[in-house]
Amino acid sequence: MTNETDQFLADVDSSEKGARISGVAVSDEVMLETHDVNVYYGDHHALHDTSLKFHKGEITALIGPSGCGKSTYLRSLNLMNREIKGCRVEGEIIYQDRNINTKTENLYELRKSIGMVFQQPNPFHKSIRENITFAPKRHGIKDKDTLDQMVEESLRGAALWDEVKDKLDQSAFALSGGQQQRLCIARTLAMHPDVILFDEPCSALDPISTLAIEDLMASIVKDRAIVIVTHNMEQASRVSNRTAFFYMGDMVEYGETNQIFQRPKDKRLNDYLTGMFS
Ligand SMILES: Nc1ncnc2c1ncn2[C@@H]1O[C@H](COP(=O)(O)OP(=O)(O)OP(=O)(O)O)[C@@H](O)[C@H]1O
Repeated sequence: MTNETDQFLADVDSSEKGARISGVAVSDEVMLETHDVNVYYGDHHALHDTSLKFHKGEITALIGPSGCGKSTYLRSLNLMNREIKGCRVEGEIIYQDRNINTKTENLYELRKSIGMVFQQPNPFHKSIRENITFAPKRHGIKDKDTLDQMVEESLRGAALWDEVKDKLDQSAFALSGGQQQRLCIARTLAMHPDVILFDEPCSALDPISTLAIEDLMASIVKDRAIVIVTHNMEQASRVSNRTAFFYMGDMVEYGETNQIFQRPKDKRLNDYLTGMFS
């Protein structure tokens, strides 16, 4: 790492990171929950009887070794697995007091409320501005002032406004990887989601961009629930309030992040945290 990076990390350590309330639960209000969710890819039973609750104002980390079902579970939360041929999701996913795991659920509307940010930044091949306005326009918003306001609010919310305000009509692909990821978060924020699902959002990013995304998550979680899949144990313990550990398709242990990392109950979790397998 460069001296500049070290300095940045030190600055973040002494300022923004201190503002994060991680490691412990902060809320009883449930935004989304699942009851006995099972996921099958054809005959392969990839996820077993998973029940979890996601709380307003909290970040929940999903951890576990490769192939244990973290992303499969995450994708079930906004019915994204429907896009995968041969994939079947059973069980209840409760959002706003109703089970959304039904054939009649309006996926387009649902994903406004339960947004998703992927591993690789995936901006549209459009300008920075159009990345934000694309979905609102499809929802019928045409007024230029309203759209301009949405662009500014979303980019400010994603801590990107100051960096891009003078080049809103340039291609999103002119941005760095970290900026593209923040643009994708801004695009999601424009829909005012109640829940945001993050699937390894920093794995393609450098340490500075990673910390920027972590700080961003902390700043936008207040009015919503965030769920993050991460392989990075330090990241999980830095950012999350609660953690769920998955192993071979089972959700094995769930609790406040401090308990999970400092006093794991299940031997498999303890072995995982001590690096006996990865
Ligand atoms: N599209 C798919 N088609 C068939 N099987 C799949 C598909 N996606 C995942 N699986 C299988 O489901 C199981 C769980 O995979 P999943 O990607 O959810 O695990 P993960 O914990 O997120 O892994 P990783 O950390 O490597 O991303 C694995 O056995 C995997 O091979």
